[in-house]
Amino acid sequence: MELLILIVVLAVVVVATAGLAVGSAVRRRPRRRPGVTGSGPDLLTRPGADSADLTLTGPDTGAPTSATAPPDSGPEAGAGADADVAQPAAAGSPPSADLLSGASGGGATTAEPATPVGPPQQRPPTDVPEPAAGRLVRLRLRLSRSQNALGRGLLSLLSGDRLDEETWEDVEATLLGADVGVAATTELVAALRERTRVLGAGTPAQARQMLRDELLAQVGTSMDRTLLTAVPDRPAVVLVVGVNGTGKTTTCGKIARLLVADGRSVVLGAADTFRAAAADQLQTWGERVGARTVRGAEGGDPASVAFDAVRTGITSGADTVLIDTAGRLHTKAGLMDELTKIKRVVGKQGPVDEVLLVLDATTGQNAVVQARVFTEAVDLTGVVLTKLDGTAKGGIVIAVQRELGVPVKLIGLGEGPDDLAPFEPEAFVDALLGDPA
Ligand SMILES: Nc1nc2c(ncn2[C@@H]2O[C@H](COP(=O)(O)OP(=O)(O)OP(=O)(O)O)[C@@H](O)[C@H]2O)c(=O)[nH]1
Repeated sequence: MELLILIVVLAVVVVATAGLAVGSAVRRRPRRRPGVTGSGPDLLTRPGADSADLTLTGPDTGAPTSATAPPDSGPEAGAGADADVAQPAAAGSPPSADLLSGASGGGATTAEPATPVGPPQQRPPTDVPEPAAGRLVRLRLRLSRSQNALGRGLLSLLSGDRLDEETWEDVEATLLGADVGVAATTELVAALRERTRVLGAGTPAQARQMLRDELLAQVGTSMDRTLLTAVPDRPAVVLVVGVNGTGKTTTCGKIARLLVADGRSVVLGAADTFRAAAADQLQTWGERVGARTVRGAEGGDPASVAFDAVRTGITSGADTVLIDTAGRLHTKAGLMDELTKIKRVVGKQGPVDEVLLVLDATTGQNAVVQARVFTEAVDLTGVVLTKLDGTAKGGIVIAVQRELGVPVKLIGLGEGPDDLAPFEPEAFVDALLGDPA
């Protein structure tokens, strides 16, 4: 019995000793966090680690916030049936500057986003437009660089010793070559001949002044070139038309950018349902500047999208609705019918305040032909002449205005987002003439 008790005591002692040894071995082993291998510094939590910045601004981190508008029934042809409203990821209201009216004052100030959507870390960056003053100086310089060959050519002819028939023919050819058009060229040459009949062109400074006066008379200083983008109690509606590739979508984006920069809220209507890429392009502009985009299915009814864009503008209390239209259809008649219908359907909710025809200045007299066709379909209120940076033939401004009887309101001077300027007759003519010698 005593022997049995001794064996039990010994067994207990052996088991207890073994347990202590195992416990101390376990405590000495380093603890490993699940999923973490190695023992370097923790990059996810290190203060100032790059990963935090990437979360805020990286292109892949913020899911685009888009909402589908509730289906509705429009006035005709299923209007409003299938348009989507893509919310801007962030509506920035950066600088306040009267860019569209051509005022050259104002500077950029960065302000809080007007309608932030989603938590801050999901917000992609909203562009801040270039301040008005610097922008206009830069654009006037660009205009001058592309255009002053015309003025220099004319000045060298008029400043010559003799103003004979050959010189006048050269003046005429120079004006025609700059796309001024036959009627305006005839008038200009007649006016210049009359002024130089007795005394000649005078000094180079006098010749320059004479040419400036006559060109300015042709360009016109009395037309109202303001863009109607704000009206009381409802959004102003701007319809943008023109053939494909002239720069309609880009112009819509540039205008939206200027308006948002001026603190206004903008809705974009992607009524170019002919090409899905056109709607994508417009939506990208919208997201960049902080404007909603209303779009429909590819091949859907453009009038329906335009109708929904205006309604979205009304219900959201927007200041301006900009509607981009298709420039290419199977037939010219089809395109014109479509524009007429868009205008009619949109008109059921209120007037269309601006119908802007976008013309590509590099197409020369072709732009005049296009202008003629579009005036037959819709009453135009203004022209946007794009790509003036790409041609020395600025005389097209004069030809187009004569043809349409509506003013050039804006000019495009590049593909950049800030390359849109108000059309200023004096600055334009000065650009044609270049700096005084
Ligand atoms: N150099 C220059 N390029 C411009 C200007 N405006 C637009 N563009 C370019 O012209 C091309 C066509 O512009 P879009 O805005 O797509 O033309 P669109 O009229 O909407 O064309 P569709 O959608 O096919 O009807 C693009 O590459 C623009 O960047 C401008 O003022 N100067």
